[in-house]
Amino acid sequence: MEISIIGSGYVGTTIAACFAEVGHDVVNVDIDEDIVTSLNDGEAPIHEPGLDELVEKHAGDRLRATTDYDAILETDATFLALPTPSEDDGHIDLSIMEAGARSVGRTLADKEGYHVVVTKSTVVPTTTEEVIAPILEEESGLELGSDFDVGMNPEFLREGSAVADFLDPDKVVLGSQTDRAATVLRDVFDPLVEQADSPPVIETGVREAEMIKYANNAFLASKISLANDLANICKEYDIDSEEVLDAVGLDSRIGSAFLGAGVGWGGSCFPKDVAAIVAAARDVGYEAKMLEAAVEVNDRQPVRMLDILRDHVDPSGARVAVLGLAFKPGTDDVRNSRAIPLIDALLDAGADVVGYDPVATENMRDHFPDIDYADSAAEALADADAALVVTDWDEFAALDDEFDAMTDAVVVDGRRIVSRRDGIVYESLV
Ligand SMILES: NC(=O)C1=CN([C@@H]2O[C@H](COP(=O)(O)OP(=O)(O)OC[C@H]3O[C@@H](n4cnc5c(N)ncnc54)[C@H](O)[C@@H]3O)[C@@H](O)[C@H]2O)C=CC1
Ligand SMILES: O=C(O)[C@H]1O[C@H](OP(=O)(O)OP(=O)(O)OC[C@H]2O[C@@H](n3ccc(=O)[nH]c3=O)[C@H](O)[C@@H]2O)[C@H](O)[C@@H](O)[C@@H]1O
Repeated sequence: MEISIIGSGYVGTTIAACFAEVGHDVVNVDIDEDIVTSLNDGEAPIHEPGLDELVEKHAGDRLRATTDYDAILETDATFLALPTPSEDDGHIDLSIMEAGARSVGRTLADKEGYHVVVTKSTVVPTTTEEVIAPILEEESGLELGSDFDVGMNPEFLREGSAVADFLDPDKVVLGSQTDRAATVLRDVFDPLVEQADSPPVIETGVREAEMIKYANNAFLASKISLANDLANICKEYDIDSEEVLDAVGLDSRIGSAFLGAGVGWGGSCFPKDVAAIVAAARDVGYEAKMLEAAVEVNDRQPVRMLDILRDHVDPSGARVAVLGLAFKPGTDDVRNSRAIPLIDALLDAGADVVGYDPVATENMRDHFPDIDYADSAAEALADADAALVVTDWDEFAALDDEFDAMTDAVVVDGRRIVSRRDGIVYESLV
């Protein structure tokens, strides 16, 4: 099939390369010339394991990129993989999606034959039918339901394992309003489903597909917050939370994934998506209490971490090493990293902060240009009065003698990865 994808970021590039891998002809449309050039040169514009190889293999053949929206005219279906950030009050900001839909609509005015426009981005329920579809109709002059249809195909990949997640999904969700659109979506995904050992395919409505994505992310974020709430109780009783959560996770109704207690969830999606569905629910008259509590628990974890630090060290004037700046290991992404509220609070308290991360230092420099950055964990720890472990990078689990170079070896571990031993004042957050 001929597929066009609007937006070549984490999702757009990954799905383009993977669709090419399963046999489709794919064109990526992006407004960023550098991204387009990079893709056409066979280089992935983002770092994801396995992506470089796929882009190199298919670029110039089944995969190409352009800034010209006219490319979608030669395709059967267009996927919108554009950002859906948060407004200050948590509501979804649809301005980029609306601009993309306008450009697609204007282009489709010249389309001969049927076309399906599929929302890949995470959008609150009814967005595709009530925002995207009317823009497409207005700009193209075409009729929804006869000349073209809309669909919704939520994405569940994770940063750091995007290619593997997309090619071997737990499920595929195809939302459509008409049989004709459902058939096109099925044709797009059939080759992938076949090679992925037939994961469940959920054929559903458009707004149901939109809601499944939020329910998925809200559930995972809440599961972590619940683990954190329980782990905080364990801490007060001096009970080992890891033992408790490991045992709880063995119940097949619960499962051990995303029960990792610690300093909480960050990243480009959980925080914005939970905020967006809470705000959307409020707009339709529902107060999503559980999800609000999940956010509250998450916001409190960094505060608890500093309270524990204060039990041992007065942060004012103290040199504090922050180990881990990325929102999770395996990425240089610092968006909504838990290190951000921690560093903010440390600076407010008058601490002298030194940050270290194996790969995310340069990105964090944009947020905090004035703190010190070390080239290694050992350098960050040297002469520090305390260390906060924020990201669960494997290399932090291997630290040992490096703690001896600290002025006071006070270690507050937000991810439970450092080994306790004599000579370290070790405190786990949970
Ligand atoms: N990053 C992730 O791991 C996941 C993201 N999602 C969702 O997918 C959507 C896209 O997210 P990302 O890929 O992370 O975004 P991103 O920010 O990495 O990439 C977006 C791309 O769109 C391009 N763009 C912006 N305006 C454009 C326009 N008018 N026309 C053409 N291109 C334009 C940008 O230049 C950029 O390359 C969001 O709704 C996100 O919530 C869903 C699952 C996983
Ligand atoms: O919608 C999205 O964009 C994506 O959001 C998450 O993926 P991602 O943000 O890449 O990262 P995760 O691996 O889910 O981690 C998110 C945060 O939760 C934290 N986490 C994760 C697991 C855990 O047990 N404990 C925990 O604190 C991580 O440290 C990290 O800060 C979801 O896992 C994906 O399914 C989804 O597609």
